[in-house]
Amino acid sequence: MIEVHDVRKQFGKVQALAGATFTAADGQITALLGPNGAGKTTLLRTLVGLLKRDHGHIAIDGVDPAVDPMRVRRNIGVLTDQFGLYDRLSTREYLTYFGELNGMARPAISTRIAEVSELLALDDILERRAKGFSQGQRIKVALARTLLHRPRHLLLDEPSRGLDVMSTRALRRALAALKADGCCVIMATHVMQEVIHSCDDVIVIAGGATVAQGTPQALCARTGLESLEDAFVSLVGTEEGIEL
Ligand SMILES: Nc1ncnc2c1ncn2[C@@H]1O[C@H](COP(=O)(O)OP(=O)(O)OP(=O)(O)O)[C@@H](O)[C@H]1O
Repeated sequence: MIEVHDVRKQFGKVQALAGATFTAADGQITALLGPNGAGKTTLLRTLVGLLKRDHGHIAIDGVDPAVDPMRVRRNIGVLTDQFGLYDRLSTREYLTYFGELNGMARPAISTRIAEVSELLALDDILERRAKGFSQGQRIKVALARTLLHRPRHLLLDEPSRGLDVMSTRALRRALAALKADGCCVIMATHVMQEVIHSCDDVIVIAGGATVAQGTPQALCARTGLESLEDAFVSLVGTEEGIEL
């Protein structure tokens, strides 16, 4: 479980987070929805201890990432906008390297590579070097790395960007498997279809603060609107940040 209370973060004069408060439960996919510049990426980076918050409280299964970032990172997988692939390594070599960094034994790594490869349909690029990979292929390999050590928590920053229909389906399958496994997943996205299809709970963030949290149905009911897209626009007061 991820608990966040009144988290604030300032970069110079920019107040990137101005009171983010929410809880993300285990066994659920929680969407983080907000217009451009709302503070989603800053929030995800703060959750994993990559950024130091100025104020507020964060607990990942009871552990504060500012106090014990290494313990938090052992149990968390993070997909950011920096995929960090190595051009000279094949997908298998890359995943093996990260498995070893996470303390996994070679046989366990091989088994797990086969599993994530099937889940994300990586077969055709497993033995290829990353140089020349398309955007979608890069995201899939980065996502495979994120899932490899079976983290209990996952933070995904726009995982569906650049994915074709087959890869989007592979992502959905992966999310459903993680959910069934009891993982706590937070997914920042602009894509309403992904929220409607995959997410149980939605956090709406604007101006660095949480403006609402609830199921897509609860957010529609709260705003008296029929579609999640209309509810989102009503809650944040702008159409910016939506992809259908
Ligand atoms: N390192 C930084 N230095 C200065 N300002 C920053 C930094 N990182 C983020 N910001 C600012 O903080 C605010 C929140 O940015 P953030 O990237 O968290 O938003 P976001 O919701 O992820 O946006 P998007 O949907 O466009 O990716 C923005 O105004 C951004 O310009």
